[in-house]
Amino acid sequence: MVRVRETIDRIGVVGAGTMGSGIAQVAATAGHDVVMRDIEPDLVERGFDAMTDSLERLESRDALEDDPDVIRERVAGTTDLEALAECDLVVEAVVENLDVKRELFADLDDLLPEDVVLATNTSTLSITAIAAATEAPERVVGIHFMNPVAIMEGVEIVVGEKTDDAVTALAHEFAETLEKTTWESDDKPGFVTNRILMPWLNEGIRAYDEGVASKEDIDRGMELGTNVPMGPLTLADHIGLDVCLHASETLHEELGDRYKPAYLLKRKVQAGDLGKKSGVGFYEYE
Ligand SMILES: NC(=O)c1ccc[n+]([C@@H]2O[C@H](COP(=O)([O-])OP(=O)(O)OC[C@H]3O[C@@H](n4cnc5c(N)ncnc54)[C@H](O)[C@@H]3O)[C@@H](O)[C@H]2O)c1
Repeated sequence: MVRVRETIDRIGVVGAGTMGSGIAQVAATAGHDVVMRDIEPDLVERGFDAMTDSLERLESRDALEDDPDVIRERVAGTTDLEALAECDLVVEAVVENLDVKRELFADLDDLLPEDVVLATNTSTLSITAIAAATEAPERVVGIHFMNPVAIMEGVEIVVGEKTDDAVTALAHEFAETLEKTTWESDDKPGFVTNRILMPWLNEGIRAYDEGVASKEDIDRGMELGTNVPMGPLTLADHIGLDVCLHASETLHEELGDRYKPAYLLKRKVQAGDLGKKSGVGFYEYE
């Protein structure tokens, strides 16, 4: 068993995008000091803006114990990787690209003492392949937060080929300190969630493209008929059609034809209709 730190105070978050800013926010809300790093100052600022918006929304619903300003002040923004050197645990949430993540993990491995756990928030990439870029793959684990991080209760802990049991246990404990509930997956493509979600989304898109029902009826049918909170076309729009396509392509490559992305998903992404974030996906947004 590797030795991991008993006390986890300071959290490093690499990437200040949708997920990184959310992870920094929930860690700070739980009382941790956080260092959030992106590659450009304006990207760090964008992360703080997203955090401020989310904290204000939570505050207006009386969902915060501390003042939003107090929570925000627990987070230090930086573009300097070395600023993470004093962290007790680091969560990576940079772009979903294996080469970028491997290069970053090699740098984190050099920078951080060996009792610091290095976690990745990847949705579909192999934890084992990311860990192999380090000298100590036993300290690398998947902590897969869901979007939006502040709202979603679940966190998937993903165990790589060489992840040590003490590291897996610490990942569960850390997520629980953020008031999340965890489950565990082996490091197989898509883990539990995306392996099952992506074919479901693609089948919803195909059903629409093949004229089985209107998009509204497909969504309503799945909501009322199977008790899910959002039908596949609405959920795909929320996730981002480009994100869905990228995840489906990775799974298709690893698991074969049953994961083939729907034709209409590709065409929508080619047309620049990426869902809620671009204003148009299967539906239109204000
Ligand atoms: N968006 C989702 O719904 C979702 C859900 C679960 C997991 N994920 C995973 O989380 C990760 C991040 O996704 P996102 O949606 O937040 O992406 P995003 O594009 O919003 O943010 C990624 C950020 O990483 C930054 N970045 C790139 N290289 C960097 C580096 N070397 N150091 C520091 N920052 C760097 C980019 O500048 C960008 O700000 C991906 O692995 C993704 O698969 C995403």
